[in-house]
Amino acid sequence: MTTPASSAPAAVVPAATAASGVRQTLLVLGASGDLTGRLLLPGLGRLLATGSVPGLRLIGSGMDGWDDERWRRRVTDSFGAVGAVGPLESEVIRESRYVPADVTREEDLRSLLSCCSGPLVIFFALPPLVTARSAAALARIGVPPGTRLMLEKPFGVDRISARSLNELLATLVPENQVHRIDHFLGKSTVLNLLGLRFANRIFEPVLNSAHVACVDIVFDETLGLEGRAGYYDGAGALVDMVQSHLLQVLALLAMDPPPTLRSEEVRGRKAQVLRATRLWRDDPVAASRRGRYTAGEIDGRRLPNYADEPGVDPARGTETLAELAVTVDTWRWAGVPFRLRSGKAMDAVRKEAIITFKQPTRVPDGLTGYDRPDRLRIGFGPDRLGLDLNINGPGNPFELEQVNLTAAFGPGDLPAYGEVLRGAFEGDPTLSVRADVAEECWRIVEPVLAAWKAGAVPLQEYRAGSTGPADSLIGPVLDES
Ligand SMILES: NC(=O)C1=CN([C@@H]2O[C@H](COP(=O)(O)OP(=O)(O)OC[C@H]3O[C@@H](n4cnc5c(N)ncnc54)[C@H](OP(=O)(O)O)[C@@H]3O)[C@@H](O)[C@H]2O)C=CC1
Ligand SMILES: O=C1O[C@H](COP(=O)(O)O)[C@@H](O)[C@H](O)[C@H]1O
Repeated sequence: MTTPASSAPAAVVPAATAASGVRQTLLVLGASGDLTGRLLLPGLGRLLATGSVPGLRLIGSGMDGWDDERWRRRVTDSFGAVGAVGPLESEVIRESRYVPADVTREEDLRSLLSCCSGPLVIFFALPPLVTARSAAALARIGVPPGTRLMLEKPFGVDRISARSLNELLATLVPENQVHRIDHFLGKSTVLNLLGLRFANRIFEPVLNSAHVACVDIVFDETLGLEGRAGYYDGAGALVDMVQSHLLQVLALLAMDPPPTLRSEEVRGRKAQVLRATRLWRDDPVAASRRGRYTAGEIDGRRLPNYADEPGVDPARGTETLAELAVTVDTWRWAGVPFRLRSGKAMDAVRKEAIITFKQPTRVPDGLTGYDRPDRLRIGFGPDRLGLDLNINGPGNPFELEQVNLTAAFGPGDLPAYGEVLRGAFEGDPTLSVRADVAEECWRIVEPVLAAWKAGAVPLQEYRAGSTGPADSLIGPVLDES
């Protein structure tokens, strides 16, 4: 074990890889939760199926009184759902264990760590306050040398707690062993942004304030709360999605070209963008909207009022839809609004970044029908690229018509959680969030959280299965499409 918090961090031990053949342990804290079952285990299953993690011991832990059998069933179902049914995966399942524990208690953590062997990866699939308390308890007892920590978003619950957590983690392991997870960074479409932007001559010269009218990043889901009140009701849409995932997408869309894709270059460029990001007109009231769904129906599924969902405390006023307008105050982007939105229980899945270009300087007299701007669309599900252009339509050659050119992005080998797990198993931080960036993202949203807490922005209601509140920052623009 490393010595506890006050002493120097552990020496870096190389990550176990296929090449080293060392058998490592993945310890999942929060093993009975939604994230583990729905995203983490399927991602792990697919990663194992590639054969690049030859020996893995999997230990799940949570407060529920589960036993090994129940946990193995969960792992089997999750692996099976993604076709991860080979001998390697079966062996991992057969040998996996479930250890009930309150992961904020030192004694429980000690006995958990005693079940682990080889290089250790600890995945905190926990609500943020529980993660912080668990990390503090670990800092008191120490972890084996070389341990890598994977921490879910939201990282902390505000800027101060994010900084404290960073400081605490620095006493536990070196920074290159801390993987702050944002699974949007593992989505291949998001990564494809880099290829689209920097491996083509035609886009990059026009991605700036001279040519771009606005950038919208939208992640609307048809999912509702899905039984996650324990975490979600304390977070809400702004913290759950915008403060983390959507700001990461913004950083990739707005960053300057890195000379290489080495982690320090990419992470450095992203950090520059986020340091320059401020609320639109520095006005948290005008720059934000919030809403909460009421009862409704989506694809034949009836959703209750969010406020009536089990575990929800209506007095908290948790939003299920958040919108934010920011500006990236750099030479390239100053004055261009970036509008971010994420909503639950919406009428349709809408997951895309849309770059809307300014009008041409002058459309010649005699060409008619120009009424919509050009747009570049990057879809995050379905994963596709779209370009809306004005061309001469059929019939009258002087009449313009908008056409949509589309191309599918090639699917990645792995789902997002497979990608981020691979990063941690191989000790590559490219897809994880740097310590300062985790704090910077809180700096951007904190004035909005304060304005909402003070009641300065009304909590609007929208029916589940609708397009969201009428008073949207970005709705009308999207509706034109
Ligand atoms: N679900 C998702 O789609 C995604 C979630 N995330 C992130 O993952 C994290 C967890 O979210 P999610 O899985 O949805 O939340 P859940 O509420 O479904 O799961 C949280 C888990 O933590 C466990 N837990 C809470 N306190 C303790 C404790 N003291 N000791 C041991 N276990 C404890 C809970 O056990 P019990 O139920 O027994 O209390 C539960 O298994 C959040 O930070 C979220 O942002 C990130 C991406 C996607
Ligand atoms: O982090 C989260 O992401 C999911 C959406 O991600 P996806 O990969 O499942 O599309 C969101 O539903 C959840 O609320 C949030 O915690």
